[in-house]
Amino acid sequence: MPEGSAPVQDLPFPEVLGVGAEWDVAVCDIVRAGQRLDRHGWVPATAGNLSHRLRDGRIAITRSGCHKGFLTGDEVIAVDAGGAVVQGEGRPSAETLLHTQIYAKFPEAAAVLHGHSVASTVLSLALREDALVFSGFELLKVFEGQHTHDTTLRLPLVDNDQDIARLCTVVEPLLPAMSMGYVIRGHGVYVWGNSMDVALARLEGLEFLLACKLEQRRIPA
Ligand SMILES: CSC[C@@H](O)[C@@H](O)C(=O)COP(=O)(O)O
Ligand SMILES: [Zn+2]
Repeated sequence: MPEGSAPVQDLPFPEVLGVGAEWDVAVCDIVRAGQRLDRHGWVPATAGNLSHRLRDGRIAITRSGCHKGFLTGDEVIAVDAGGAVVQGEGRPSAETLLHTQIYAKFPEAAAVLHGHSVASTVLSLALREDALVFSGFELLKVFEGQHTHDTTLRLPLVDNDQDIARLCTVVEPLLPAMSMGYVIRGHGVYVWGNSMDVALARLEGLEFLLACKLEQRRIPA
């Protein structure tokens, strides 16, 4: 090993990073996550938005209206905890307030992901209930504090609204009890985690479970 370098696994990542480097890592995480969501088909056209909270409280979030599978660094903008732009060009996601709301409620949340999958869209439009209930799935263990399939988790369904501030008031009282994220009816899912990798794992777990529900409606037990 060259003099002065340390094995990557010994670095106390990300605490060693300066503010600038932390921003670069956040942007990189968002770009890679956008590509991954796109590969799954969860961010068609310009749908979806992604964010990452930095240690100084700034939130790196995708610019409104761009394709999340082809993000470039300048399509990530910094906003403060109230959603006001503090760095970058253009308008942040139209749904920025749904991200800042999650960060305000969950101090440990470091990444928020929003996608528009076929399963979340179709199922939420087909159901009148205010939640989807999941029991007996092994993949429930992807959610925090779950160690067995032998459990029941609830995924709230909220009605869609183009007025995001008003939508926030509907979501707000539901947040403390949320264990999986939530679905906006006919629109898509919101999930979060204490790192981008955890948020991605939750999104993949949730989408798998939604796809199972959809399949179960075609092939009842
Ligand atoms: C392609 S329409 C989707 C939008 O209305 C919205 O729901 C969405 O997810 C993306 O909005 P954006 O402002 O780009 O973050
Ligand atoms: Zn959306």
